[in-house]
Amino acid sequence: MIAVEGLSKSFKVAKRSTGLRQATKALFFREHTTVNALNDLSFSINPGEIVGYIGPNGAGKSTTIKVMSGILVPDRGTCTIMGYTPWKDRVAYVKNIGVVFGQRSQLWWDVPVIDSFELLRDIYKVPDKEYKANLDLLIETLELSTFIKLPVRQLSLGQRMRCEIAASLLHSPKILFLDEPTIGLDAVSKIAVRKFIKTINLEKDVTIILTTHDMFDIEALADRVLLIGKGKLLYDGRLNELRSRFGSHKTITVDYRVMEKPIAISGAELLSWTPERCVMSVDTGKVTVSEVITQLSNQVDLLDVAIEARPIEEIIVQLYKEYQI
Ligand SMILES: Nc1ncnc2c1ncn2[C@@H]1O[C@H](COP(=O)(O)OP(=O)(O)OP(=O)(O)O)[C@@H](O)[C@H]1O
Repeated sequence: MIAVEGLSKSFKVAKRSTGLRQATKALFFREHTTVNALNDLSFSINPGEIVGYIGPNGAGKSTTIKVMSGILVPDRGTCTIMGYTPWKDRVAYVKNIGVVFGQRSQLWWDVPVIDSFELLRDIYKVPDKEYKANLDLLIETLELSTFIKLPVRQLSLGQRMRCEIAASLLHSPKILFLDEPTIGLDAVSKIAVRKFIKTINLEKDVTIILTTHDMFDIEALADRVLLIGKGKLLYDGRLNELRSRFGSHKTITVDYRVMEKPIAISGAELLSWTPERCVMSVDTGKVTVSEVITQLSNQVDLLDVAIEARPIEEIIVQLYKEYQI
């Protein structure tokens, strides 16, 4: 459904100088540097997948989404989505995709949300019956009814984001690009948005490319993860594979009767220590949890032990470290 091959995109950025002398010089002679936002990027995505597109700040995620949605033209490479080249066949192509940029709005700020929806219906030429059915479903599932007649500027971030997602789906797209759809949302709204994304994927078979820094989004939604750094694809695989590759670490929290000196457990890294509690990270590939508990019970009077798998956030940090990005 989506085939990206050798995509490269660079930006020419003017160097900014400080000081009056340099600023005066810059009036006549401006120096530029080149930022390689995408560097020979290739991947493919099958129909019906939810793919988590992750990477640190500045990795090139938004640039990829902009190229895939036809907003940016790459310097080199090809991108074929449902048979279209996004930046060449824009008019026909955009009918098949929905795009949500969490940091930017596609709605008209001063008009009621429902008016924005109707404008979008006209732009995409959505047949009346289809528009009505989609609108009813979106109002119900995203719970828009109490604020759909308000202008966008009066909405809270969570309300606006739900409207943005609805706006991107009014024309029944087959592919949805979501760039940080849960940014700034409270816990309840995040869960509601995640649930909705999962539902449209399952029930409407919408293929979803999700860019986010929230690893709970990835964990809740994406089976497959594409990791990019410095414009290059660094990892393409199942989330579970990542877990088994880096997830051999467990965090063990131990409560014990007051103990004045820090305990030392071979094979475990002490993350924090107080006279009553310590937290340690254990690589279970090197030392088993039961060995650690035996060592602990020889040194302290144990009150409670909690063992947790390494959170996905830490696994991703480890991955970023491994790839030096
Ligand atoms: N219009 C532009 N002009 C100049 N440089 C740009 C432009 N857009 C992006 N860049 C640069 O390209 C690189 C990739 O940016 P991009 O926005 O794609 O990263 P990102 O992975 O989405 O980052 P973030 O997680 O911070 O949103 C960055 O170094 C950025 O400064």
